[in-house]
Amino acid sequence: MTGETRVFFGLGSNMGDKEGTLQEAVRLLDAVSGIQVLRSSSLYETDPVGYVEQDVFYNLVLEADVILPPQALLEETQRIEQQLGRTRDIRWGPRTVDIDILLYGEQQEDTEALCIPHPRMAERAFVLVPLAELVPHQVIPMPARVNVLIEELLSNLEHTDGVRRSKSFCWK
Ligand SMILES: Nc1ncnc2c1ncn2[C@@H]1O[C@H](COP(=O)(O)OP(=O)(O)OP(=O)(O)O)[C@@H](O)[C@H]1O
Ligand SMILES: Nc1nc2c(c(=O)[nH]1)N=C(CO)CN2
Repeated sequence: MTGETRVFFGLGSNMGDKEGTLQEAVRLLDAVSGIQVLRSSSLYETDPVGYVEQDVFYNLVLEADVILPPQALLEETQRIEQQLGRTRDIRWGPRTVDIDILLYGEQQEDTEALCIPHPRMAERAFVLVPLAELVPHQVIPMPARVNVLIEELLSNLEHTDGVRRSKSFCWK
């Protein structure tokens, strides 16, 4: 692809066949014209954050090259969430699959429909641990703050023990 932007996605699942659904989600993302998945982090088993009365999650982070603009990319990720049976019932509640756009190159977006970098990623160990596995030395453009390294954000977290590496993640 030419004119591509390096994008990082955060994926999570805590209903049904979690690993199988994540594999399908990655395959569907890679099948979109304009998205080329390059690498995946390991698969992590993670304790639920926010709404805690729910099953443990599987989380991972993907690195991809993308030629779609951010809004069109969000439409694709939401279409895949729908296709895999995602419903929106409880905020931060159980889901077959969640696909967040964490980083889109160095670009920042700040609308309700799309906020990049993802507004809650800096406080989420289930995002930072797998992201740091891929690109610990990458800088994140943070609104109203100096740019910061992913490994620094991770070292600022009080706890990461709710995020446990399960195994390598094979999706091809
Ligand atoms: N970077 C982003 N990636 C994905 N969705 C985003 C992003 N920024 C804003 N949104 C918006 O957030 C809305 C809610 O998304 P969703 O239902 O997946 O939230 P959630 O997964 O429950 O919570 P959280 O946003 O804290 O992860 C989406 O409809 C989307 O328009
Ligand atoms: N462990 C974990 N907890 C969560 C997750 C998630 O992916 N993993 N997603 C949420 C909403 O996006 C809320 N809480």
